[in-house]
Amino acid sequence: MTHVPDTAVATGPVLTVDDLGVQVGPVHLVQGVGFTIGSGERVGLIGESGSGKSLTALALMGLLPEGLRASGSIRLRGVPDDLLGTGERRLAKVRGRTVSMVFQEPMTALNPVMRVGDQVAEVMLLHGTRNSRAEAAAAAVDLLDRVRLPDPRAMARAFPHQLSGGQRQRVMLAIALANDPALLICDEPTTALDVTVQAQMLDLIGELAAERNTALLFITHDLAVVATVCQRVLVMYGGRVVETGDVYDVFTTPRHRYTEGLIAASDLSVVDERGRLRTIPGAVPNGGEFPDGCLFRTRCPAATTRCERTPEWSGAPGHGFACWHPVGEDR
Ligand SMILES: Nc1ncnc2c1ncn2[C@@H]1O[C@H](COP(=O)(O)OP(=O)(O)OP(=O)(O)O)[C@@H](O)[C@H]1O
Repeated sequence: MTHVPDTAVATGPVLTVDDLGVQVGPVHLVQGVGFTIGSGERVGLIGESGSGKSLTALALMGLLPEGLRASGSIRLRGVPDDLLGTGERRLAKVRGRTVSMVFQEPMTALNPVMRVGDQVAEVMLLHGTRNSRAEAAAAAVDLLDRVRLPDPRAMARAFPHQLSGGQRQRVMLAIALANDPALLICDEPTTALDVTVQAQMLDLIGELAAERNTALLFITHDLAVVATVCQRVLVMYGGRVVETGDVYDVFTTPRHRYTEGLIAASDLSVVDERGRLRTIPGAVPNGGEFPDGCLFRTRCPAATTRCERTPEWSGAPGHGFACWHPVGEDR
């Protein structure tokens, strides 16, 4: 299986990813990933740590670390060339304009010695969406207001270290939305924040995306976040998409044994006989140390010898999975 079929979206996809792979030397860290995101659609990408979520996002942004190589195809609506194979100069024109990203730790992405307002204004000037410095500065204050920062004029003059973690993350969101991108990628944008700030930030992302019809790819290992923000979900394990579908369908009737395990592990009401939270047995292997066939088989309660072969993609067009012994089917 190299391509994951997906639901076509009437307006035509904003993002079309086909057979995406990421390799370090001979080791496949991401493999055969394919999906589309429609205009204004909000898609969650979930999986345990090490399942390949961040590498997928970085490949989409053309920001893979040195030594890692991407293959396959990544197409954005309105961009004539495949992003894979596009040179850095042209990619820089797409990044921050058609697609932008909010990372987990804003302090590393913000310039510590530049005023916040100037950083927001700069991305607009860089991409020519505002004509003058004065226009960009006014638009920056406006954006800081839209991400609900208090006293946006004063905020614009502040340096990042003068802001709280939650405020810095709002600034990152303002920068990401400055040029009204068609697609916003969020990689664990609220993980470092405390719970109440986290909830406000999620509401804000959802609201602003809906207001501007911005498509969202939302990466998290928190299933509750996906249920709040997203309409559709992709489940990754071992660098592959193992299940995809409507959030409600996947969370209420998961078919892949891995998804079933993730859901059980995230349900705080489920404890085992010793009163411990249930977790998926075993740990995610390191890249290159997965078994042949179904990558999950060494941790799967339903595995048989059949699982030594790579599972074919099956299910309905809107809800697909790659499992030989799906939940609800007798072995
Ligand atoms: N620069 C790199 N060189 C080699 N291996 C890497 C590199 N970056 C990531 N990996 C490996 O690739 C796999 C996928 O990593 P990735 O960061 O995409 O996972 P993730 O699902 O985003 O996890 P997390 O939730 O912890 O961010 C892991 O096995 C990781 O160790």
